[in-house]
Amino acid sequence: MPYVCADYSKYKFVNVCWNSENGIATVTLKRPPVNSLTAEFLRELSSLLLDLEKDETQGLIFTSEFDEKVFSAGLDFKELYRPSIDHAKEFMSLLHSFSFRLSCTAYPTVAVINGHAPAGGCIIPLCCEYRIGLNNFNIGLNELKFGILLPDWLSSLMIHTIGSRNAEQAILSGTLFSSEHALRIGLVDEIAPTKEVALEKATAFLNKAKIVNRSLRLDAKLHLRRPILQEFQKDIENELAKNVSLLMSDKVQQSLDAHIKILKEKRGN
Ligand SMILES: CCCCC/C=C\C/C=C\CC/C=C/CC(=O)SCCNC(=O)CCNC(=O)[C@H](O)C(C)(C)COP(=O)(O)OP(=O)(O)OC[C@H]1O[C@@H](n2cnc3c(N)ncnc32)[C@H](O)[C@@H]1OP(=O)(O)O
Repeated sequence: MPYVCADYSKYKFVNVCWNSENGIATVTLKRPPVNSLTAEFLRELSSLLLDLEKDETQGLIFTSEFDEKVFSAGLDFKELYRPSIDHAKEFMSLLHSFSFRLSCTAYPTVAVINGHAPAGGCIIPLCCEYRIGLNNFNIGLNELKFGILLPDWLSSLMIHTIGSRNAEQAILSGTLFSSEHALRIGLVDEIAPTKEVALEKATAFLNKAKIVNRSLRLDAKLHLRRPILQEFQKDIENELAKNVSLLMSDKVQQSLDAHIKILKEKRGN
């Protein structure tokens, strides 16, 4: 059985619960108020994946502390509004490297999506091998509605998950899907009535993975995911520069400004 070496209590934005009997780590995202992705959060998540790898984790479950509300609200609007060029570069690089790392972990991965997962909030679930949703949430890549062209690796993850035809329709229409609709198109693999049931289902998926030889399984995973991994590795410098200039563009910055105002008005502040 794996021996836990890392000090998981050092992490600020996640709670890691290690099951020493089965080697499964349940990682609860807890960056208030809505688990939006900042550079600091991404740095922490990347470092966590390395710790889990070193500890020979047998399986990883992601879920959110903000149960029945939000899994992740995507990229952090506030941090990405008028960032310095250095920060924009660092952010895009961290988003890319974390997503790549999560897409090719040696251990199997599941997302228990217990709340909304719009736009960048859908990235963690898409990088995972299996997705279990709860009812009454929205999930999808609606970036085109913000004037954001998806990086190729992200489109590729969506194609891998729901097939080219569904991905084309979903991305071009910028749809956020209800849980039931997400199940129909394969964006989630199962729906569970409660988080507890979802966690049981996630454990059952991870236990099935154990039957297979670990290194053989990793070879097969990397082979099956090759088209995605190639997109991640293709012309990285150019891809990151493209995303940075998109983020810094007037159009995207104006869109961020508008969304921040909408959220403020919603809260009446
Ligand atoms: C963003 C520019 C990217 C440029 C890209 C360039 C290249 C491409 C690279 C990557 C591709 C991937 C791109 C992804 C883009 C994104 O992810 S943009 C973010 C999209 N997310 C959303 O539109 C979600 C917006 N939020 C909501 O709909 C709701 O908040 C919610 C999540 C459904 C929760 O609703 P609820 O009623 O519970 O809470 P509130 O709305 O009252 O919010 C509470 C609190 O949280 C703050 N907040 C919400 N979302 C964000 C966010 N994304 N970033 C930062 N902060 C957020 C909100 O302002 C409230 O704050 P408070 O008033 O201070 O309490």
